[in-house]
Amino acid sequence: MASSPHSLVYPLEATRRRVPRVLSIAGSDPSGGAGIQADLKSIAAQGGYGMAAITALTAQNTQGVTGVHVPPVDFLRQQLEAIGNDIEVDAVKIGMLGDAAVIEEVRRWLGEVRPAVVVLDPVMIATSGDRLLAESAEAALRELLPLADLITPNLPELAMLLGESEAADWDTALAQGKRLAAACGNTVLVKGGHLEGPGCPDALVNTVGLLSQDVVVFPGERVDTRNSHGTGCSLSSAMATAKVRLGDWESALRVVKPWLHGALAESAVLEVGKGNGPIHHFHALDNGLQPREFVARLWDEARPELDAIHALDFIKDLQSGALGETHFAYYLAQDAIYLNGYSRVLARASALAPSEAEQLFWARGAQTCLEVESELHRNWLATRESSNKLGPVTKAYVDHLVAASASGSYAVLVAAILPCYWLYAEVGRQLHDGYVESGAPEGHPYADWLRTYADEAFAEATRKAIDIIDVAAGVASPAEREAMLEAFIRSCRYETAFFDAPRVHG
Ligand SMILES: Nc1ncnc2c1ncn2[C@@H]1O[C@H](COP(=O)(O)OP(=O)(O)OP(=O)(O)O)[C@@H](O)[C@H]1O
Ligand SMILES: Cc1ncc(CO)c(N)n1
Repeated sequence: MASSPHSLVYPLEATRRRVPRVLSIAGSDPSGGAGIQADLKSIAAQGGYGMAAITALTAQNTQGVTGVHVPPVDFLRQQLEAIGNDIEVDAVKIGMLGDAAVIEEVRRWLGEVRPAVVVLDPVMIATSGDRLLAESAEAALRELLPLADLITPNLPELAMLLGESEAADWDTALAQGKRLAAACGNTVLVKGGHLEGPGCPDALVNTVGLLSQDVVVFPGERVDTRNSHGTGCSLSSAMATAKVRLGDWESALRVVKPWLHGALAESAVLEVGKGNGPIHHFHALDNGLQPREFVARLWDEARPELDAIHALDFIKDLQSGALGETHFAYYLAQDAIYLNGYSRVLARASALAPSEAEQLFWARGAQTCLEVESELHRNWLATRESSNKLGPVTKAYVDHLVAASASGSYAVLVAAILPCYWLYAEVGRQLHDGYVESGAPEGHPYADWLRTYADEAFAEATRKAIDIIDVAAGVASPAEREAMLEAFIRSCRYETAFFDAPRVHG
């Protein structure tokens, strides 16, 4: 049998769009939680391109609606024509309509320009109890229902559209959903937001076979929050967007429901208003890290290493002056070798840096390392007996840093780099403080060396490096952050081993 391209099991022509162009025809909520403001955020959060034709202006906040202004309906027509004359609309979400004239205009528009996906949220009364649709327009709204593909009433709206009383339990709600779907010939999203109890289910209901079953239930946990302002608006516009991307309502709700759950669960961070606050549409962009939180975690890891360093004979003897000259010379020689490798690693960080300021910071660090290396040779090693052979700890430490610089992750590299600044600065500060507290004795054999630790420029560079790592962690993925932590801890251990190396290998 000859096969025509139309009989392909998998249609090759693109029926889905990567970035759906989604129009919201709805009212404005200046407080940003509901209406077109919520729609635009939801559409964007679902990967769409949002547009908005405004039916009505409300004056409202998280506590209630204080005013509604419906502009002349001609101007709604002008907005819709401006969009229609220029832009292809993949999906439309219809929200607050205000009055019968607006409904009539939208009905006319739907007859002319029928986007492939039409979601109707039959907004009548706001969460606060304020009317958003004139009572006289309820019949007109009922007549608009069959023009939608998906209707998303809450329980009071569902009851009102059917002329029944509000469902008090889920089974009654589903039965009502079936009656509405049968009457309108489309799919109804029955929402459990207004139910009592720990669960918050939703269901897709369609009795004419457009779903895998008449009723597809999506169970869900109820989030314990009063920040539910605009959940209905957000759900309907997210569904319109996800339908275009994913192809069917079930797939769309499978993605949208967990997203909405997260937006409710994370709503407290927004701190918007005194009443029923908005949901956090972009919660997935927020990694939950407060400024300084990541570096505080790093410091928790570094603290035991700092204690271990201060317990080393090398450090105690350097402080007291009892340190053997051979061990000091071994340390200086290894430090010079280390600084050369470290400089190259800093240069790599400079090359990977996301901004010119950070590029310059690491480049300056790389230069300073070479200057200090040269200074060590000129002033400290020239007069001492020491080997310039690469020691095992120095090699392992530099190898670790080079591996981090080859990881491809700037964040991981700078986390590996940090302990050499941070631990060294802390050890140096304590050694210098100890020296000053003991009266800065001129006769101390390491007085000149201990004085080098009082370098404010190095302390300042350390603070800057810590800031850079904190910001890098803020934009890193969870897996990358774990790798940062691991690279940091490893470098801390090498810092300790480095101070102990003169005793073990010197
Ligand atoms: N506390 C909650 N926890 C989890 N999901 C919720 C909660 N409240 C509402 N939802 C979900 O939010 C969506 C909207 O449900 P709801 O029945 O509250 O609609 P609505 O009354 O139209 O919303 P709005 O508050 O914007 O008027 C549904 O998917 C519902 O399951
Ligand atoms: C503009 C507008 N549309 C819809 C709702 C329903 O939440 C609201 N509160 N405000």
